Formats: sequence, C-alpha cells, structure tokens
Amino acid sequence: MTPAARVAAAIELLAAVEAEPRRPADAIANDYFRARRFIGASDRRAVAERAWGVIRQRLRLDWWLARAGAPAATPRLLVGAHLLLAEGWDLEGLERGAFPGGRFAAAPLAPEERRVLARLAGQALRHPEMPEPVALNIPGWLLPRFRARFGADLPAAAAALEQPAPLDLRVNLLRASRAEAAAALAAEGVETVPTPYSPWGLRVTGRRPVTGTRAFREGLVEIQDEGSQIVALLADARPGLRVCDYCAGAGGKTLAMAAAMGNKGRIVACDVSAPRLAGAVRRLRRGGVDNAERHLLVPGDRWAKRRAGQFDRVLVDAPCTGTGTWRRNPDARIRTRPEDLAELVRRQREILAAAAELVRPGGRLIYATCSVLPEEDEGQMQAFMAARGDFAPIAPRALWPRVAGEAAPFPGACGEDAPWLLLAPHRHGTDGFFVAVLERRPP
Ligand SMILES: C[S@@+](CC[C@H](N)C(=O)[O-])C[C@H]1O[C@@H](n2cnc3c(N)ncnc32)[C@H](O)[C@@H]1O
Repeated sequence: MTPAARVAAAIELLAAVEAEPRRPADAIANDYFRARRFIGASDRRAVAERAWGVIRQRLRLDWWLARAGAPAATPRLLVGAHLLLAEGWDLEGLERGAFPGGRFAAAPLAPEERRVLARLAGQALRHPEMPEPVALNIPGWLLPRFRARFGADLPAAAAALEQPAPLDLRVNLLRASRAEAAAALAAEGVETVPTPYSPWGLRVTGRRPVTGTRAFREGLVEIQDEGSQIVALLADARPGLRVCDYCAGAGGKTLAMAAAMGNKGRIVACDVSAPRLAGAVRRLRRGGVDNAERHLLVPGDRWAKRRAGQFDRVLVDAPCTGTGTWRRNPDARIRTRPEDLAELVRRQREILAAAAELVRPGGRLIYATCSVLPEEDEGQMQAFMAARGDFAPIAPRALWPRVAGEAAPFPGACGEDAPWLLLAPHRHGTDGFFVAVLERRPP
C-alpha cells in the first residue's frame, strides 16, 4: 500500500468504528480486515496502529478540532489532526501525501477542512489550556473516580493507561516449563523475558507475531496479560479441587487454573454467552486440558441449584467497564457511559450472590475485575460482605508465596495486609485489575 492508501484505509476503518458505537472496535477491525484480505500484514498493522492512535487520543483530538472551529470531528479530520499533532506531518505533506485524491487515496481536503487543519499545523498534541479531563485523557464523568483510586499517582496512572500494552504470554505448564517455552519461542525468532511477578509469564520483547509459531499452535503458550495470570494464581486452584470459573468467557483463566491443577480434579467453565464458551473449546484442546467441562448458565439454572455448596473455588471474573484495559481497548475509554457503569454494578452484585451459593464452607470465592473504579471493586466487596457475614477476605499477600513461589516478588502497593489487590499499569506494568479472595466460614 502507498502511504496515502494507508491513510485512506485508517479513515475508512475509523468510520466503520464510529458507525457501530456499541460494538468493540477490535471486533469491527477484524471484520474490516477479513473483508479486505488483499491488505498484507505490515499494511494491516500500520493502518490499525494509526486508527488506534486516533482512538487513544480522541479526547485531545476532539478538543483541538473544536478549538479550530470544526463543526464535527469527522474521521477525515481526526486522522488529519492525528497526522499533524501526533505524527509530526506538516500541512503541505498532509495535502500531498495523505489527501492527494485518486483511486486508492482520500479525496483532497475541502476548503473548510483545510482551514481547520491549517490551525493545527505546527502544534503539539498537548496544550496548557486543555481542561483536566482532556489533559489527563480521562472522560470528565470518570475523573473523580480515578482521583479517588489513584490520588497523587493519578497523572502517572493516566499516562500509563494511554501507552500500548506489552504482549504477555502464559506458559502452559501442562506442556512445558517456562525455560522450555522461552527456548522454543526463541528458536522461532520470538524473544521473551520472564514477567516480573507471575512465575508462568513471558513478555515478548520484539514484534514477531506469536500466533503463527509452533510453540503457540502446540499449546506451549497462551496470550494472557500478566494481570490475568495473577488473578488465576490467586485462585489457588490445586490438583484434585473442584473449581468453578463462573464468568469463564472463552476460558482464559480456566486454562490457567486447569494447568495449575495439573489436570487433576474438576473445573467447570460457566458463562451466559454460548459463543464465548464455544470459543474455549479449541483453546482447551490446544492446551491439553482434559479436566474441564463447560456449562451455559440460563435463567433459573437448576445446574447451579444442584451444585450449591460443592465447589472448593469459585472464580468470578466479572463483566466490568474494563477501565483497567484501556491500553488494549482504547475505545472503551470513550464509549463507556454512566448508565453502563450502573448496569454493570447491578449485574456484578447479582452474579456475586449467585456464585457465592456454589462455594462450600471452607472454600473460597475469588472476585476479580479489570476495572479500577472503586464501585466495581472494593465497593462491591464491602456490599457483599455486609450481606454475607459468612465470607471473610484473605490477604493476597498471605497467599502469594504458596501460589507463586517464595522467589516471586509480590505485586504490592495496597499495603502488606490489604484485604485485596489492585494492579495498575504504572505500578506493575500489567493491565489494571482488582482481586479479592474470600473464604466461606464453616457454619
Ligand atoms: C471479564 S469477562 C471474562 C473473561 C474470562 N474469564 C477470561 O479470562 O478470558 C466476563 C464474562 O462474564 C460473562 N457474564 C456476563 N453476565 C454473566 C452472568 N450473569 N453470569 C455469568 N457470566 C456472565 C460475560 O459473557 C463475559 O464472558
């Protein structure tokens, strides 16, 4: 593709994302590229990176465009503004190289577009007059919650959340040790380093794609953020236990827990979404997991009633705003609305109440979100414990040496005996996660 064709494709992709505001942008991008198989891998990466750059900087680009008098932030203006403010293009280069017109390029700038973009030429993306939410790149309605969470660390936390995330892998101990997996990947040109906290993790240092390697195809590694690995570690799923992964999705944490169990005992992956659960089948097979079953939860589920009080571990990896994953899903930053948060908080409460019934006395309920918002995290735990005096938290620090090994550093920050763990990109290099482990007291 020519540079101008890449710009045109980024504009087209952004328009597709704008057209479906309730669908995740990565799903839209997958469809976009699937319908255009002629776009090769490096062009695809360049187009997606530019579109993602725009989405990541959307609040600031909107601010600049409004200041320059644009009546609307169209995909053409957004990409033009990104090229000028974030990618260092000048106006002349923009007109000749990005909007030249012709068959595979964006149409020339209209006079009004040119007038707006000319005002941005030579400017930097950040400006001292930006209001605080724009300067920090956090929507205004979420800012008080972020401040409550991070306090004086807010600028560092916000800055870390707008960086692209690293690519983390979890070594599948059913197939290989961490050293063996690292060697297998290196033999195929994929360099990695051990993750700092998770004893199962490898962080890819280069840019070689992993999913095409034999190591991946043969199930030696799975793609999984170190934060997710830490959640699965803290579930402390041991060989022989009965484990329920209540919000299993496509089984990311089911796989990790099954490996920790050495395939011994029983693990049930539940979810209300049949397509998501179906996505787990191939991954479980590739990972060599044979102690897992899947269960689709339906309203008034008798399965759950029959299994009340039977599980040693129940993990609730709850649906949430995903405010901890903005590095990977930058569209969530601009798409999540206050009413979404209210609905998620309500759903989390219901899920917790239902999942708690499955835990045997002496067993554990593990609650996790990839959100950093207090009402989805400790707020949810406080409400749950007020209603359920038979559950009490175990400090993650106390569990850590057992689940991760004496040598693994604890991803602290909340205090040594804090009743829950909060992971954050600026402190741990992981996505933002909240994890609480609650033990059900015997009657
Ligand atoms: C954060 S995702 C889970 C990700 C998954 N555990 C993993 O590690 O890949 C939350 C999941 O909760 C599921 N979910 C939503 N409402 C639910 C409910 N009422 N009961 C159980 N699962 C639910 C969603 O379908 C979604 O797959």
